[in-house]
Amino acid sequence: MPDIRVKICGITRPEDVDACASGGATYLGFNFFPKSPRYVAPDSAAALALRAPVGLAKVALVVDADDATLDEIVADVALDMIQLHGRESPERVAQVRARYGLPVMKAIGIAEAADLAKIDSYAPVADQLLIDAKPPKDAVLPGGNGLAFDWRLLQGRKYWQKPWMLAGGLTPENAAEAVRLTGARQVDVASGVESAPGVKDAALIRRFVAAARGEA
Ligand SMILES: O=C(O)c1ccccc1N[C@@H]1O[C@H](COP(=O)(O)O)[C@@H](O)[C@H]1O
Repeated sequence: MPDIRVKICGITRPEDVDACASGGATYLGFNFFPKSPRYVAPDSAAALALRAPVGLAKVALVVDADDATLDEIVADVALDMIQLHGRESPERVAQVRARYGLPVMKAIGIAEAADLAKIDSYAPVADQLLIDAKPPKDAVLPGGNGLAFDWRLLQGRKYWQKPWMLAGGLTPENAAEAVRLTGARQVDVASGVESAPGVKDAALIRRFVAAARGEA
């Protein structure tokens, strides 16, 4: 099994940072979407980011954020990447990338084969692609719903112009199967490593990383 990179998204406490570091995660996600149970204010995220050891990349997740919101986040928090998880257009992805000089990962919701075309429209402008389940129509959150899509949709389409991560409903129980079926080299999880919404669990983080890497 190749080395699989793992992103743990929705870090809110110092002990979560430590659990990600000791558990072998590659990326930490800070969620700046106010409606999320995983929301952190920029000043709290700034302190959490400073706690992360070198080599653990810090990602800011935002949803249709305007420049003023992003300006504050980027000024406060030492970041390695911005994750756009809303309805941002390819033009907005390019703007954010140019304005902040940081790599941008664009989330794309997948429910059926027709949705895969969106990946091709964002690949030229994003640095990374996050292939997630499309949220239900009435969902409050555009991600973080613990919902998986049919991973077989990615079979035979493992390669895009840019590196990509698999997300959506991943857990310690299904991570190995998801990696096997899709060929993903990177995975992202939020709710699947929590004991309650917004509360990360160190043992679940450890189990998730090991399962994704085929070590469980
Ligand atoms: O986690 C959230 O609360 C969230 C809110 C708004 C947009 C995206 C969000 N999370 C992202 O969605 C994926 C999948 O989440 P889950 O594992 O299915 O719970 C997560 O990895 C985040 O990148």
